[in-house]
Amino acid sequence: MASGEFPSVSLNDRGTVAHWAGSGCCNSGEIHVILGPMFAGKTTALLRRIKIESSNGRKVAIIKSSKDTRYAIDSVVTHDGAMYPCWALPDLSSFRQELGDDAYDKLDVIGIDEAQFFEDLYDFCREAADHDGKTVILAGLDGDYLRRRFGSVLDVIPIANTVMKLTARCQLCGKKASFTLRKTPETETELIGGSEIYIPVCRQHYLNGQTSQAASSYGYLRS
Ligand SMILES: Nc1ncnc2c1ncn2[C@@H]1O[C@H](COP(=O)(O)OP(=O)(O)O)[C@@H](O)[C@H]1O
Ligand SMILES: Cc1cn([C@H]2C[C@H](O)[C@@H](COP(=O)(O)O)O2)c(=O)[nH]c1=O
Repeated sequence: MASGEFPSVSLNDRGTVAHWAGSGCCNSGEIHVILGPMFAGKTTALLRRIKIESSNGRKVAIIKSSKDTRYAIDSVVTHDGAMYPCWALPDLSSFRQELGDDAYDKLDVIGIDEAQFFEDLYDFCREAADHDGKTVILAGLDGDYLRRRFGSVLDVIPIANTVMKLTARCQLCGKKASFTLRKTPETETELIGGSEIYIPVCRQHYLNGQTSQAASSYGYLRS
């Protein structure tokens, strides 16, 4: 199986193998989760999968959080400039209404980028896959800059068909990077930005970075 493809079989609720090839067999939906730190290629992977689904004749739509205004308002944009038109919404529950019932019913595949910003992620994914038979592919940060769970991305894992955690390159040594380090002193969880605020790092450089940040803020408080 080529990377970026999903397995073509899954177990049905009797434990036997049910084949699917994107044909909507048994109206069974699916959920696929793409995780990782910033700059790991999550949006790139999401776009690749959406384009494959679209070229297979399936009707697709992508949603991103309207909080993410970094590169474009109505497009999903990767850090290296690839773009795809999308619905920029404050929450997922407004998607069906914005799109209209008819268009929603005809949709086969829903992509969600910046999934960590949607509070209603779990309910939306479960309803779309279990009830409406949609294939949902979501990309998001599993952890924030302090490596705490981010939003409800991790809550979706028990209802997902597949989960993939990508890595970036550590900006400080070139090894695989699984974490995101914030370079600036802000402490709010949600802080929209790119390489001016964040770098991808390996475990060692994450720990070094946290230590040096703590030391500098201690120095700042004392001065
Ligand atoms: N430190 C970095 N700063 C800016 N761009 C980067 C950095 N590291 C990797 N990239 C670029 O970002 C691309 C991945 O972008 P994207 O798919 O938007 O990642 P993600 O959605 O995981 O943040 C990589 O293919 C690479 O070209
Ligand atoms: C680590 C971290 C990130 N964010 C923000 C910064 C960006 O706007 C997005 C992540 O975008 P990407 O497509 O994964 O590069 O999330 C945040 O708000 N808080 C954090 O701790």
